[in-house]
Amino acid sequence: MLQLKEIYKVFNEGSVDEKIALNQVSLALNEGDFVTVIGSNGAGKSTLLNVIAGRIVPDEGEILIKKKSMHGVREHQRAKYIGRVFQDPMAGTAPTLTIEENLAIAYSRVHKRTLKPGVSSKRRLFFKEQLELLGLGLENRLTAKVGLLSGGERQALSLLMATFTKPDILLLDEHTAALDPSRAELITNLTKKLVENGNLTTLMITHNMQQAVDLGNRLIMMDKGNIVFEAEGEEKQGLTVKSLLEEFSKIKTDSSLSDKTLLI
Ligand SMILES: Nc1ncnc2c1ncn2[C@@H]1O[C@H](COP(=O)(O)OP(=O)(O)OP(=O)(O)O)[C@@H](O)[C@H]1O
Repeated sequence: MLQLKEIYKVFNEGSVDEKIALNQVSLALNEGDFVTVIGSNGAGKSTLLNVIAGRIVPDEGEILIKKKSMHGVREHQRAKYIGRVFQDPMAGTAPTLTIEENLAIAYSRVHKRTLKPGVSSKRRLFFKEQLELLGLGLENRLTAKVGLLSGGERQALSLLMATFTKPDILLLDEHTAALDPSRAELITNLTKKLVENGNLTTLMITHNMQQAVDLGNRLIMMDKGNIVFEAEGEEKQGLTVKSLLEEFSKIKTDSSLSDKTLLI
């Protein structure tokens, strides 16, 4: 479904601030793979998601989605293949528009736009059914402005908007990190449900090691622009927070890094 071939990205090349964010990273995801991505600050995790989304153009390497090269395909053109949720609950939705208007925009990114204004009753019913999956009662607030929703509700809506069109790739960039623990747990559970229901091919960055262990069928650990540890299948299922920290300490050569850089 997704192939990254020797992706290389350097920032500020030739200056004192030079940073190799991705150092010949290769990764292949099959349909339905759910990969949790962990690593210390500055390891290259967000850059990895940004090159897949087309927000950052790699210096070298190739990205293929469903065997189609993404070379020259810009971020807005990739939106029909990719759903994305950011850390900031404010980032994924338009606050001055209503819940159904936000859903309609997400829907039109993938499906043909209709010339009819507003939301048809058939489409409204579909939106209501989708909102019911969240279990937050938002299906009864279709015409409420999104700016009035709580952070957790907004993030749930962002997650729904990123997934209900069944994108080929779902990118989750620390999407529970800005929420209080109970809301974070709600969004974590919803993520599991929506990804499993849609069999979505997913990459999820998290600093929460328990979440990285609990979710997904694969895990990658990044450090200094490289994938330094990978687990899948039974090995992934057998991982614990303790064993991950042990893996991390094996690759950790920089004494300034502590386990806290991986943990919330
Ligand atoms: N636009 C940019 N300009 C210059 N340097 C950048 C830019 N984006 C990222 N970097 C640098 O590239 C490296 C990788 O950054 P990236 O944001 O991918 O790390 P990360 O693993 O997501 O970190 P964190 O967990 O702190 O969010 C870092 O050293 C960062 O400072």
